[in-house]
Amino acid sequence: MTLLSLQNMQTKIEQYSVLHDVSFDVPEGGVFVLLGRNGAGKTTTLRSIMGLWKPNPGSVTFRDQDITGLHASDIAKRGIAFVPENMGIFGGLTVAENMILATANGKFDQTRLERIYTLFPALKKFWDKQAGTLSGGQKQMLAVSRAIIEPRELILIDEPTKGLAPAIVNAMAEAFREISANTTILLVEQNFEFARSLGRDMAVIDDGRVVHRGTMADFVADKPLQDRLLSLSMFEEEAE
Ligand SMILES: Nc1ncnc2c1ncn2[C@@H]1O[C@H](COP(=O)(O)OP(=O)(O)OP(=O)(O)O)[C@@H](O)[C@H]1O
Repeated sequence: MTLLSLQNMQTKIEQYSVLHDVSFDVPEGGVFVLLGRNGAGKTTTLRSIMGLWKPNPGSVTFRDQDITGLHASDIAKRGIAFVPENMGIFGGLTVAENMILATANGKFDQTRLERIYTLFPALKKFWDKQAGTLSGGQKQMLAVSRAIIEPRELILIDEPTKGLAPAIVNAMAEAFREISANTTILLVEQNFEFARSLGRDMAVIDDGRVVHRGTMADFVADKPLQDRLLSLSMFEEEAE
């Protein structure tokens, strides 16, 4: 069943046309991956879904209801959370305070909190520590935890592994697998290894247009297609 549907979304930022034609369907359950080169329009797509940019024309449909152009807080109330690339946490507040601010009424659902402690034990350990003093990986864990402290149906996550050490990336993959058993994740990633280990369905965006849609398994099997759309082998050569 389709959870989120984007139809011919076009988004301008000031006078610049950034998205020219973005259409794809995110099925309910699991991880849907949105790939693309730097500047392709991935973040703009997430922000357009979340009501932070207004697509025009084009539509965003969530559970068969048109949510195009609604205010971000109304979209959040419908069960969509956004973890931006800069994580959106408050560095001067403690982990606990950051979490409290992410609740709907200032109270924790104890069962959800226990689940978060199990997913990310570091957060329990550093509960009273200032969020700004956490490591990059711990900050990302806090950002994801803030998104799931209330019941959600869909979480939009923008490049969560950027700058993280491989061991933390593995822990993050494990946590995302767990979370996606109950909550659909729309993941924007540049780390192809991470993305392919999680994604079931995927799309590629290039210059503000969706240029490929399909299953991750088919995409992984098609090296020339990956090369053409993401220039992956170029990165591999650079890394050698
Ligand atoms: N606030 C803004 N004002 C003007 N142009 C912007 C703004 N934000 C993004 N853009 C432009 O829109 C295009 C798409 O940006 P976007 O951040 O969506 O790409 P992205 O695929 O997420 O890239 P990255 O992987 O580098 O984060 C880029 O050319 C970018 O320069």
